[in-house]
Amino acid sequence: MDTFIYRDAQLWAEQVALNDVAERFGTPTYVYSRAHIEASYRAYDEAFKGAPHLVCFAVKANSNLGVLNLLSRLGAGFDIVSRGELERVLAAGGDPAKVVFSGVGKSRSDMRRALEVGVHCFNVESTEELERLQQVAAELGVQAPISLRVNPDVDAQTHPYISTGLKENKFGIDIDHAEQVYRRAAELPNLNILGVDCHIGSQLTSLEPFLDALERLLLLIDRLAAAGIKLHHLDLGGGLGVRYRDEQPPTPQEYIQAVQQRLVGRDLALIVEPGRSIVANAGVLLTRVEYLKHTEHKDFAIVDAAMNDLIRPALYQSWMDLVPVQPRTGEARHYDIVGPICETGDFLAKDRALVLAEGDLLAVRSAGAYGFVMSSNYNTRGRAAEVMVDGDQMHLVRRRESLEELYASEACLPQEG
Ligand SMILES: Cc1ncc(COP(=O)(O)O)c(C=O)c1O
Ligand SMILES: N[C@@H](CCCC[NH3+])C(=O)O
Repeated sequence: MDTFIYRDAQLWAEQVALNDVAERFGTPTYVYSRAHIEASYRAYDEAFKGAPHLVCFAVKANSNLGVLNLLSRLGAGFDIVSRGELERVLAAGGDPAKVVFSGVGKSRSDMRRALEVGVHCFNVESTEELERLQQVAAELGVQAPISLRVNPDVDAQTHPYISTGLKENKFGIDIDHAEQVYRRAAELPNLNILGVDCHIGSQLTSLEPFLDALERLLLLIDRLAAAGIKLHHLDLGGGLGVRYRDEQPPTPQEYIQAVQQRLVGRDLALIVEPGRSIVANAGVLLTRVEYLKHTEHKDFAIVDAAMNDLIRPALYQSWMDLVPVQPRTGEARHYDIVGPICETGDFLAKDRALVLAEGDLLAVRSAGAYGFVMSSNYNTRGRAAEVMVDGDQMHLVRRRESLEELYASEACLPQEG
């Protein structure tokens, strides 16, 4: 098995051998499939069956310029949470008029830049942000398009760190106060109310929490209509889960259909902000075994990727599938797959039955989302390379960070005397 490895075999379309990628670009390296990203995006786009919509890819899931450029050429919009993400979208050829700007901490300069380039909508997360946006828009003499991100108090039934729609979370405006905040927004001369938004969490594996949140938003939309505030779009955020192990999340088509059924008869465009479900299973992290270390208690495979490259197992105790690129025959041992970083939390997988030898190439599956983007330079390790495979071609979409780059922007103290 030396070809590209995916979770969803039906989307498999690439013919590049992972061994060749590792040979050419070294390890650790993230490898993405163009065909898979395209198919996942189209699954969303086509699910709307021509109804007014915008699929805004959540840039935080994978912000590689090659990935963003591919998506923008397919017609995607983008959900951003920082000025940096906005600049990436622009550099990748994305259309600012299809950008929604989320996030609880937008600075004045974030706002100015987004207004200058003309984003589609600001997802406003507090009354304080609303007032600040009014000021900044007035200074520029423009109208800021807005929706309010409401917090519907719905349990997304996911890991607490990635659950965002509960009252105790920092996100959005309490749905019980939303009407009042909309009334205030309607009074502000430089704000243009477009819609309503929510995002209740990530890696959701059932439809119920989405539909629950939707019902609550529809009640709010009706109350606002009665108060003379008409909304044009409904943004349900991202959050649809993927299969890492044996989860069976709904498909984008099932999800969109279920939502559309509840919107029948309403004149509302639908926006979604999927991240993980477009890129997670389009990527693997390639890593090589440096050492096999056998102790009395455990067998360790020490590999050249670490928690700085992929933090999901350490941070959320996430189970990530991990497979040898060229499986061996023989008696399996139960390995903890660990990196070179000086932390006990530095592991990619635990207790996996594998037949391994030093130098073997491993692929961590489902690593296309929240992989490279969450990487760091901890232990002064350069960041991994990123490669996009396309049919029988491989393109380096980010080169490996050199060791010189790691300290190039720092300075020693001046010498005394
Ligand atoms: C506001 C917002 N939109 C979209 C997303 C994308 O979520 P996911 O990758 O789960 O689809 C997130 C992250 O959870 C988010 O915070
Ligand atoms: N980083 C998280 C997802 C965060 C979602 C951000 N709103 C993960 O790897 O699962």
